[in-house]
Amino acid sequence: MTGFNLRHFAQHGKKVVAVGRNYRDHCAELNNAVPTTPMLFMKPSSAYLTESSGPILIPRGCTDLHHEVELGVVIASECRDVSVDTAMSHVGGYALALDMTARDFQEKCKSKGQPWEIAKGFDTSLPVSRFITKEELPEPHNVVLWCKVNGEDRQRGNTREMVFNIPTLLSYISGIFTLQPGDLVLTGTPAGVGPVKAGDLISCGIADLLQCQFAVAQR
Ligand SMILES: O=C([O-])CC(=O)C(=O)O
Ligand SMILES: [Mg+2]
Repeated sequence: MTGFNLRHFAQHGKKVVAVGRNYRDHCAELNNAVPTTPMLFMKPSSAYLTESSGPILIPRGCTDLHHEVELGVVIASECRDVSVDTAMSHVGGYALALDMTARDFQEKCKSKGQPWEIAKGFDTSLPVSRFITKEELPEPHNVVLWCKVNGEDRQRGNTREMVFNIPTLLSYISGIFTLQPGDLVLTGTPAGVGPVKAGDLISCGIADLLQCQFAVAQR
């Protein structure tokens, strides 16, 4: 789609629908069952962080902030009740994203049966790369996502391992939430999630197509 770029998604007012537990090896590492329908949650648009806009900030009181590297799908045109067959025509491009997660907050929420937003939606919890065009990523279901902390390998997974692929996710999500141009869908993280602390440097990438770096600091 010509003229479609980062401006259309990393801006206020666009929603972010995230998919949890979409890689079997990540479900296993956190002792979670593999879902039989996509598991959805939302992140607010205030959570966005771009590479030039400062560090990831550890929320006050959090002692276990985790990185989760994910492929983000940027929506180009309104989708509501789209079929699996037509879903990809609504994709404008992609972005690499980190679904930063306060794991200690999340565990507390889970044990109390409460929603997760404080663990997943805090300010700076959504670092994103530049916008990636569809032409740059012709095979979104066969690319390696990786994440390192201070140069040490943490995550490496191939998007072909997704439990629910992108068209299946978009069809399911658009039956619940109308997806609008600029919305972002996070497709879940592969195994290897782990803690970061103030002073760490997270680097993440898509194979050798793209890489980005985010510093971590205390809020
Ligand atoms: O917090 C979790 O484990 C769920 C999630 O976001 C993911 O699987 O990407
Ligand atoms: Mg995630």
